[in-house]
Amino acid sequence: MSELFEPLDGYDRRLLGVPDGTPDELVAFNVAGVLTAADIHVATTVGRLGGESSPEVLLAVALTVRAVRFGSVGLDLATVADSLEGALSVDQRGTLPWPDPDRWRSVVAASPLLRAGVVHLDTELLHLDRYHALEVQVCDDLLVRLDAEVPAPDETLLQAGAHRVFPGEGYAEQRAAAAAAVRQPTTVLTGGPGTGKTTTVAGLLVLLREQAERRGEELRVGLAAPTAKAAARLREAIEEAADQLPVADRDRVRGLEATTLHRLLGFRPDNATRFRHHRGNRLPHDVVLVDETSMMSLTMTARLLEAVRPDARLILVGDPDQLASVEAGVVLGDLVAGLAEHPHTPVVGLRTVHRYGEGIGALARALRAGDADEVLGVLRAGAPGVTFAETDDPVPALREACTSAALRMHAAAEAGDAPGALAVLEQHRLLCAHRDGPAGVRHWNALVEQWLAEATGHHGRSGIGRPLLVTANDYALGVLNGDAGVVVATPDGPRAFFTGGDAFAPARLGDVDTMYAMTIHKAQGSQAAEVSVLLPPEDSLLLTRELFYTAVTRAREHVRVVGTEAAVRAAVERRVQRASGLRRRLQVS
Ligand SMILES: Nc1ncnc2c1ncn2[C@@H]1O[C@H](COP(=O)(O)OP(=O)(O)OP(=O)(O)O)[C@@H](O)[C@H]1O
Repeated sequence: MSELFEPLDGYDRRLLGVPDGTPDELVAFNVAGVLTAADIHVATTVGRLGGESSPEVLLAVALTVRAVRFGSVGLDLATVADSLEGALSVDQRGTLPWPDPDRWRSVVAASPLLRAGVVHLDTELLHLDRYHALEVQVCDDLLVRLDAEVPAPDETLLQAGAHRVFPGEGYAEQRAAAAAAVRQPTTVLTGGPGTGKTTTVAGLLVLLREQAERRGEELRVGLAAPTAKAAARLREAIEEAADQLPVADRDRVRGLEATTLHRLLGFRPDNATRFRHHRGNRLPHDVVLVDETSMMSLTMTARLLEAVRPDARLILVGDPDQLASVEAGVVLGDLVAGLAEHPHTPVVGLRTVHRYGEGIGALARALRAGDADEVLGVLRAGAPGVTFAETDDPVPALREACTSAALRMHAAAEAGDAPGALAVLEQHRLLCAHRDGPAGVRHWNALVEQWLAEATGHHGRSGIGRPLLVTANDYALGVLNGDAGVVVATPDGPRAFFTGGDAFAPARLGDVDTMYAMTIHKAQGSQAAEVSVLLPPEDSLLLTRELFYTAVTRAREHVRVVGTEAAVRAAVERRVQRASGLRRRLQVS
């Protein structure tokens, strides 16, 4: 998503829908591609209903509506001009009629819209009522949970269990984290990739189940993640982690199902943001554990917190340095920063990396620290697991890796070897920041298709060997947004095979893309052995530290970064800017 829109032509609906009589100030922001007609429409309607006609206030409301579209929960009147001017083209800079920040704040503070509760001005941000209410609710529910009493564990049993499940010095960090989570009602378990979060979760579930057994109770466990793909991965990862546990403990975690947050909370076809479980009809589980919570929006967090029983344990797991949710909020980051100093802080961090060779781990660390020189140093050092193709011409750097993976997939698919073709999907992945343009997924999918055609001599479009990415849930077929598959030759004709064994005639699949390349956003929550990251030019506004970090950490064994020094520096230095009041609200409460 780019910060601004460029009107397609004079008939673009983002321009034409601006209501008659709109103040010139707002029209100027519309023509510059900052405010869409829809943003302005909401602001002028709210103004008309609430008795407000000041252009400055209407501008603030329209920019707040816009901010939510870009993932912020509210609008910072003091900084919005600076941050948006940076997104404008050079000839547009300095031409927009920004109000003076101090005057703006006082005009907004005196607005009848505030008195009417349509908007709120606190924690330095202007909030629409809906997001203000969500933020206050999340803060209140969390703070109540932090002070809640849970049955004290049997400490002797806990100590013995923790040393059995997490033996020796090598597991000390995880042992302490799991023991803390058994003692407290709410835990936020954070750590980068390979820091042993899943191992900790599996061991923690063993400890909780053992405690429940001692009390003669059943333990109902609900496992969830924000996306179907992440939920499937959580289930698999816990099964794998179970294999490492002492034999007698394995059955305590085996066979657990994981689901999406939407399904856990009880999806309602009549309402996209309300669920069957809520404050008046709580979830039945004694333990609710949510993975990949960096992707959890403010709205889902509010719905989750109101649905979990006050006496149930809530465990939120994630990596706060990754990209945040597609929808508004930066909840995990806010929880970590906002609750770090709380006397009953639920935040437990894992820092030791257990999986990676030094290369990827060092790169991830340098990125987290935001040290561009260090990032470049690691990239150029040629450490095992890291390759840097320092170039502004990515084709030679990527052609070999992409073509060889595509050829292997094609050969397996032609031979009818579905598991072999699917395995190639897990071996190499090309990640792009953009969908469109020369550094975008569409362009690179087409390029790889062309290279494959040149290499095989098959210019026909049989589709055999085409990797697929499902882009929308199809509950009838049982394929979910983010599922990956390959078209394989079978005696009955081409069939699209997915991990898990499902196979369909390709024509039955509705929303699918080719997946030689995929966006970094789509790749969040999945990994491959080797990942090639194509950095866009340094002036791309999508290029941020969070995006780069998320891309690099998708690699299990080898990451290849393709781009210029300027692009690497821009990526490290540009942060995702999301205004949110939750962090501050938690700090001052
Ligand atoms: N204390 C430890 N000592 C040695 N190896 C460990 C330890 N903890 C975990 N591992 C191993 O390190 C690898 C990564 O662990 P795990 O999958 O639990 O990490 P993770 O944080 O969940 O990773 P990701 O988020 O990337 O899935 C696994 O192979 C696991 O068996």
